Amino acid sequence: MPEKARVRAEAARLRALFEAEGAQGFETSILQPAEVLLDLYGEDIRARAYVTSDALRGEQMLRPDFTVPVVQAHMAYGAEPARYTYAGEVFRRQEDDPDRENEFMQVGYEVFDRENPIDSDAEVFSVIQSALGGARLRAATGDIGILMAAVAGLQTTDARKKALRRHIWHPRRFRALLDRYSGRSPVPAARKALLAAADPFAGGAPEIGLRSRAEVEARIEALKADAAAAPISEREVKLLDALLQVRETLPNALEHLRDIAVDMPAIGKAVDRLARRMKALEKRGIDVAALDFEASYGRTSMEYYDGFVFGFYAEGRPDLPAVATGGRYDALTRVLGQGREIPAVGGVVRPGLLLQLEAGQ
Ligand SMILES: N[C@@H](Cc1c[nH]c[nH+]1)C(=O)O
Repeated sequence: MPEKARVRAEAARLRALFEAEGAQGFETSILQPAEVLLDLYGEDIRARAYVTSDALRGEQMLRPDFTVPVVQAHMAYGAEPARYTYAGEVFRRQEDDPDRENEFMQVGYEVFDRENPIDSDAEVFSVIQSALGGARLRAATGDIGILMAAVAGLQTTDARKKALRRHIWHPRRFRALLDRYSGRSPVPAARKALLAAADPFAGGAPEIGLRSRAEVEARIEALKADAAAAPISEREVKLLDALLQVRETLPNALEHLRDIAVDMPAIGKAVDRLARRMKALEKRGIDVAALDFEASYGRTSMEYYDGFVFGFYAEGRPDLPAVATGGRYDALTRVLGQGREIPAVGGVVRPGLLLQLEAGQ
């Protein structure tokens, strides 16, 4: 790893590039209020944030990123449209891989602009790509909005759609739920017994859990309603599977998705947006014919993404995390906007990784 002073200098260089694109500097505290903000990141980051408590301020965390604080500040007092840049450390616990850093610099570029969100997607991608300079990187792109639209369009209960949507970011649990909802995997014996019991509370087991009796009853009711729901059809599951497996260059992926959309009209609008984004990227000089699109890309990162997602990876270095990542997070502005919202998209570069790659390490 390059020494910190060099990383800081590289961060300053990148930040100056983003300022030259018209972004204003943004600063935020290292300690952030965890109770208000932590849930917005989703499970992965929630498990990896360093949280501590403060008698006066309640739970505090070392900032896991800048996007959430930027959105909070913009929604509170930002003028529109706005472009922000920042450079600073973020902190994430690493439990499985001791070689991954738990504290690293990020330099970001964030766009809050309602004029032409598709073009803002392309702008952020191309500004980040040029900031990465000559490094040999592979770009991956995806679109969480297509997956959300696919789930929203399923012929099933709202409760099931809600559960599937929540687990878009947890591919294995998503799979398990889909298998259960479609009848591909059998109902577990314990669940069957619970639902068949005339009085599930009979049997004398002491009520020792954290949940109240009313909560347990409500859960059993929800499980009963779910058991009565018709299975999601094999046809829909196959279409969803086909969608999740799309992984090719952008123009081919688009064609493939258009085919799927014929049988799955719910994704039609999102696929149209993808087509317009491809044009916008092309207009900005991106070689879209060589750009990868993976429908499942972004399913394990920040849970606030709800549209375009992308990342840049060092070729031949699967051991390294992404050198740059980003995506669209419109819904996050709604959550923090107290009644207001604005289309927003951004990305970050990790200057430490960029230097490491340049040094051929
Ligand atoms: N905050 C994100 C990157 C990002 C910036 N803007 C949008 N996405 C991260 O730390 O992974």
